[in-house]
Amino acid sequence: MVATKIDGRAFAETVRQDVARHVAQLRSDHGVTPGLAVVLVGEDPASEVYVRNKGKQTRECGMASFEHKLDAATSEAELLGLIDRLNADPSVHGILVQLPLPLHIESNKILNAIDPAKDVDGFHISNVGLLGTGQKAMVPCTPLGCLMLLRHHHGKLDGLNAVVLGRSNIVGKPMAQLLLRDNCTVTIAHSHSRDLESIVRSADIVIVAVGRPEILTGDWIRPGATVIDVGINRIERDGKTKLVGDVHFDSAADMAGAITPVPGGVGPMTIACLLANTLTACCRAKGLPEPSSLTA
Ligand SMILES: NC(=O)C1=CN([C@@H]2O[C@H](COP(=O)(O)OP(=O)(O)OC[C@H]3O[C@@H](n4cnc5c(N)ncnc54)[C@H](OP(=O)(O)O)[C@@H]3O)[C@@H](O)[C@H]2O)C=CC1
Ligand SMILES: Nc1nc(=O)c2c([nH]1)NC[C@@H]1CN(c3ccc(C(=O)N[C@@H](CCC(=O)O)C(=O)O)cc3)C=[N+]21
Repeated sequence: MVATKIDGRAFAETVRQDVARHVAQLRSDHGVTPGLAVVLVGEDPASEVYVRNKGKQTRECGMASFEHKLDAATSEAELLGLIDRLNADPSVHGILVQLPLPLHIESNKILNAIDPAKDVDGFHISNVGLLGTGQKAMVPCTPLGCLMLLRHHHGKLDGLNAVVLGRSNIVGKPMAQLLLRDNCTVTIAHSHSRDLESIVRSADIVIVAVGRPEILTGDWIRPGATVIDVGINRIERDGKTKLVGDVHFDSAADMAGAITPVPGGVGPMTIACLLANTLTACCRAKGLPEPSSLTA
C-alpha cells in the first residue's frame, strides 16, 4: 500500500468534539439546547442501526434526540402529520426522515414538507436550489463530510480535476455542486457514461457513490489521485458478512495518493455532519452566529 489512509473515524471525532463545545456554549450563554428528530418508517435492520447510532451521538454531543419509529404500514398522510408537528415544535431544530421510505410513500412529497430551515439532510428543493445557486443552504451530510475530508487533506481544491461517480440526489449531485463551488473542474459519471476508465483516469480526486461492491479497482486510478469511497455494501465472503465500499481497497491503495477506507471513512463523517447541521440550524433559528468551521 502506498496511499495515505484518510481516517474518517478520527476526523469525525474532532468534528463531534467541536459540535459538543459549541453546544455547551449555547446552553451556558443562551439556555438553548439543539434538538434533532429522526424519523424511521418500517423495520430495515441496517437503518435501525444508523438511527440508533445517530441518537446516541446526538445525546453525547449534549443535544436532544427525538426518535420516531413508525410502522411500515404508516400512510403518507400520517407521516405528513408528524412532519407538521415537528415543523411546529420549537425544541426541534433538525428533522431527518431516514431513506429509503416504503414504496407507498412518495419521498419527494415528504422531503419537501420539511421546513427548509430544519432540513438537516439538505434534501428540500429550496436547499437544493440555494446550494446550486451559491447561496446559504443546509448542505447534505455525506457530501459535506467528503468535502471536509478533502479540504483537510488537500487544503485548497482549486483547479483540481474531480470525478464524481454516481448522480443521486443525496450524494452525487450535491457532491458535484460542492466541488464546483471549491473551484474544481467537475465531471459527473453514471451508468450511461461511455469509457468510464478514461474519465476516472483523468481525475485528481475521485468520489465513488454507485452502490456496487468494489467496482472501482486500482488499474483505473491515476497514480497519486485521492479516492473517496462513499459506498456501503454488505456482502457475504468466506461465509461471513462483511462491509465493503464501492472501491476495491487493496488495489486502489497501491495506486492512489490517499484513500478513505470502509468502514471508518465517509460513514462516520456523515453522522458527524448531521450533528454539525443540527447545531447550524439551531444557531440560524435563534439568530446566533454559526460555527464557521462546521459549515461548507
Ligand atoms: N457513507 C455514507 O454515509 C453513505 C453511503 N451511501 C452509499 O453510497 C452508495 C451510493 O448511494 P446512492 O447515491 O444513494 O445510490 P443510488 O443507487 O441512488 O445511485 C447510484 C448511482 O450510481 C450510478 N451507477 C450505478 N451503477 C453504475 C456503474 N456500473 N457505473 C457507473 N455508474 C453507476 C447510477 O447511475 P444511474 O443514475 O444512471 O442509474 C446512480 O447515479 C451506496 O453504496 C450507499 O449505500 C449512501 C449515502 C450515505
Ligand atoms: N435521510 C437520510 N439521510 C442519510 O444520511 C442517510 C439515509 N437517509 N439513509 C441511509 C444512508 C446511509 N447513511 C450512512 C450513515 C452512516 C454510516 C456509517 O456510520 N457507517 C460506518 C459503519 C457502520 C456499520 O458498521 O454498519 C462506517 O462506514 O464506518 C453509513 C451510512 C446515511 N444515510
